[in-house]
Parts: sequence; C-alpha cells; structure tokens
Amino acid sequence: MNRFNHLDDIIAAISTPLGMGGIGIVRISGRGCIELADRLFQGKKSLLEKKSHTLSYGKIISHGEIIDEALVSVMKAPQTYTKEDIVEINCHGGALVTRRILEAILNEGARLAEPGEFTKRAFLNGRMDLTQAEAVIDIIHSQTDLSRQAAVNQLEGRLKREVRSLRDEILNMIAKIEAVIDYPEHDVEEETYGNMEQGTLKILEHMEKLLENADRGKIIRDGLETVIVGKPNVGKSSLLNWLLEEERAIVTDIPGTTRDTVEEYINIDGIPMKIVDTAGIRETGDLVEKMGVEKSKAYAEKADLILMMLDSSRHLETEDKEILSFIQGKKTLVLLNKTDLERKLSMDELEQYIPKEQLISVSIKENLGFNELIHGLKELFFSGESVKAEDALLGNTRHKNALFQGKEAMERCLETIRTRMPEDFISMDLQDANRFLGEITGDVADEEIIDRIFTKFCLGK
Ligand SMILES: Nc1nc2c(c(=O)[nH]1)N(C=O)[C@@H](CNc1ccc(C(=O)N[C@@H](CCC(=O)O)C(=O)O)cc1)CN2
Ligand SMILES: Nc1nc2c(ncn2[C@@H]2O[C@H](COP(=O)(O)OP(=O)(O)OP(=O)(O)O)[C@@H](O)[C@H]2O)c(=O)[nH]1
Ligand SMILES: [Mg+2]
Repeated sequence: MNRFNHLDDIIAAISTPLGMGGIGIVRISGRGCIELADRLFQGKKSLLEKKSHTLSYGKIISHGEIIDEALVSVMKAPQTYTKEDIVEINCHGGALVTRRILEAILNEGARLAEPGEFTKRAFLNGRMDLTQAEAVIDIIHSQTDLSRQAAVNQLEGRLKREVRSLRDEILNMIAKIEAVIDYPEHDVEEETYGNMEQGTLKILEHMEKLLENADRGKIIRDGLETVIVGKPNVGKSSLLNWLLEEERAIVTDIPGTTRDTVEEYINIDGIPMKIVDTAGIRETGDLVEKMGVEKSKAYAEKADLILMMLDSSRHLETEDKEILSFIQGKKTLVLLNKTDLERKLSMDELEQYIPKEQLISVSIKENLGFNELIHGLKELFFSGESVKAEDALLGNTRHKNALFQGKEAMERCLETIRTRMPEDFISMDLQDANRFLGEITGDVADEEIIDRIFTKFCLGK
C-alpha cells in the first residue's frame, strides 16, 4: 500500500464558504468520481459522455428526490488540479442545499476530504512541489497585493526552480566526486580538491544571496509587525489613526486613554504592516492600566519594528528614558510629535539614546512628516529601495530554515575539502546539503512535515 494511504479513495468536500454566496461548489476527486456523480445526475446527456473541462446543466437527484438544479463540470485525469478525475457540482449557494448534495455524494461511497487534501493530492501526484502547494495557502491568506504577488510567483514555480538549480549543482558535484572515488586511478587529487572547493564556494554564494533576502521576504509575506510605544498622551493613538486615515482609536487629551492594545492591518506604500497601538507606558497604581502597560511591553519584545513616540513640546522625562533603554537593540524609529508646538525637547540629550538617522519630526495635528516616516521605514528595512514581490522568494520560515541548514552542510563541505579529508566525506556533506534542499520542495518528503502543512488549509481546497 502507498505510505500516503487513501490515495485511491474518492474524496469530496464543499469548496465554497457555507451559505455565504449565490453559488455553492461541491468538489469530488478520485478515480470513479465521474461515475459516482453520474448516479446522482440527470441531464440531457450522461456525464460519462462529456468531454473533459465541460459544463453540463441538470438536476441532482437522490432517493428519487430533486435536491437542486446544478451546473456540473467534469474534468478528466490526468489534466486536472489533482491529476485525478474531478467533478464539481455548482449548486445554489445555501448551506442546507450544499450540505445535502455533499451527503448524497458521501452516500454513494465518497469520503469527506481532509483540509487541503485536494492540493495534497496535487502534490503527491506530482502536479506541484511543496513550495507551490504552500503558495496556494498563501494566496488564500494574502492581505496585500504585494504578498499575493509573491505567492503567485511561488505558485508559478520561481522558488522551486531556484532550489532545483541549487540541487542540480550539488548533484553534479556528487556525481564527479563519486566517479573519482570509484576510479581512483584517474584521480589527480589536487585538481579534484580544487574543483570541489570552487564548486562549493559558488553554491555557498548562491545560498547566501537567497538568504539575504529572507527578512524582506518575511515582511512582504507576513507584514511588518509594528508596535507604537511611548508614555501617555504623546499621540500614539493619533498616529494609528493618521496611518489608517480613519478615527480608529480613541484620542483625548487625558493621559491613559488607551488601556488595551488596538491592532490593525495596513498597507503603507506597498509595505504591509500590522500596527499595534498600545497603552502609554508609565508607573501606575491602576490595575487595568497596569495590565495594559505590561501588554505594551510584551508586544514591543516581539515586534519587527518599534515606533517610539515622544512629545517634542516637553522635556525628556524619566518615563521616556526608561522606554528608550527598554527598546535598545530593536529596530526603532523615534517620532518627535507635536512639532507645531514650541520645542522643549533637547536633541543633544536625545541623541545620547538614539542615532540621529532614526529620529523623525512629525506633527500629526498639522499633517507634517508623513513622507519622512515612510522614507525612514524603507531605509530601515529595504535599504531605501522600493519593495518588490520578486524580493519575497524566501518569505516562509520553513524554507529559510531548511536553506540555512543546507548552507551549514556546504560550509562543513568546504571545511572537509580545505582540511583534505577523504573524498568520501565530501560526498557525504554534499548529500546532506542536497537532502535539506529537498525538504523545501518536498522531494525529500517527511510525512509529518507534509501533514502539518496541509492541515493549515481550509476544507475543500
Ligand atoms: N471551480 C474551480 N475554480 C478554481 C479552482 C478549482 O479547482 N475549481 N482552482 C483550484 O485551486 C483554482 C484554479 N486552479 C486550477 C489549476 C489547474 C486546473 C486544471 O484543470 N489544470 C489542468 C489543465 C488545464 C488546461 O490547461 O486546460 C492541468 O494542469 O493539467 C484547474 C484549476 C482557482 N479556481
Ligand atoms: N498639538 C498637537 N497635539 C497633538 C498632536 N498629536 C496628537 N495631539 C493631541 O495629543 C493628545 C493625546 O493624543 P493621543 O493620540 O490620545 O495620545 P496617546 O499617546 O494615544 O495617549 P494614551 O492613550 O493616553 O497613552 C490629544 O489631545 C491629541 O489631539 C500634534 O501633532 N500636535
Ligand atoms: Mg492612546
């Protein structure tokens, strides 16, 4: 039996949100599913007579009762999404109707598909590699055009090709070193070690270039986790509203207005951001406020970016200094707000805590400094370059980690070569690297990893 068992079953699921639209789609995949659907179908022609990728009008009938009228598509293996026969029943969109049709299909012998099982079959049947299957989830979950474009590029196979070309280079090296091991009489040792070193360095360079972009890729894929911090009343909630261009958070001149965190997703000039407005950080006896302050600190700990706010119309106070030292070592922009008022804040004092390049003057009230803020952001994360989906080749942490392990194996290989260890050891290091890269595309398939990936899918996908 196939170790990914059940690949022979007919699977079925509702692929549209339940009862939330005009049409509902029930999808069936597996050998025999056209015959199965035909037993429920009554139209001008039997589904068995239909050409692949055609649509038929008819009625869905179970136990002599019409459940609904429908349009049914028939797609024949192997040129389908799963590479298996597929039938899709397009019925009316109500939750009950779609469920009744699914039940009728299950009664005819199909089994309910697991989340992501259609796409899992597409992977297991070789229509796509693991990075492409993961791209399908990313497309569904994408919140910005940039992350959607990155996911579409991945579905088109950009990452797959990149990893394949790395593996090809490694496999070529393995073939060469194995030939030398098998026919030592032809071996010119210095030349072999020299060639191996060159090859290894070239692959390492390629890997490093890919890894360099991983941080950008993650930001494009998942968004930049940003937290606004500062003492009470400096204008943090005003900043959130400013960025969102709507009155999302409550703003008053009473310090301690925001008590719990407020989270929003926005797209600033192409950069996807998750922005969290927090309670002003200060010593307080108020229990609720205290909890808010703790939460602010916890968010700041795990953020990609901290937007720290200061009130430029006031002197630097102990609370500000505490926050400034608390965020040391994090990627930070410090916003000097309320520049429309008379300046009291001493820049000399401030620059003891934070480099000048990271200071940005704004007045939310007067709508000043927005472009400078965007510019500062881009400098910090994209070295000032514009943000492109093509940079997001490696946004997924699973891919990054596997590539990193591959790189470590290649570094061991370099060491092996340079210390003139036996040629067998070179081959072993190369095989290690090849295996890690194979995990990215799923060519080296660990069932547990694969299951974990597909259970993140929605039903019917
Ligand atoms: N109704 C419906 N809409 C859908 C999907 C689906 O499965 N059903 N998709 C599912 O996610 C996406 C489209 N993806 C698809 C990918 C490949 C094939 C397919 O049949 N491919 C064949 C040949 C296609 C041709 O060139 O004629 C193949 O690759 O061999 C279909 C849909 C989005 N919309
Ligand atoms: N003059 C001036 N006032 C501002 C500016 N930005 C915000 N304010 C005012 O500052 C006060 C506090 O603003 P909030 O946005 O509520 O401040 P906060 O940091 O969220 O305060 P807490 O939630 O209490 O921590 C409000 O009265 C705002 O209208 C500015 O650029 N200039
Ligand atoms: Mg606030």
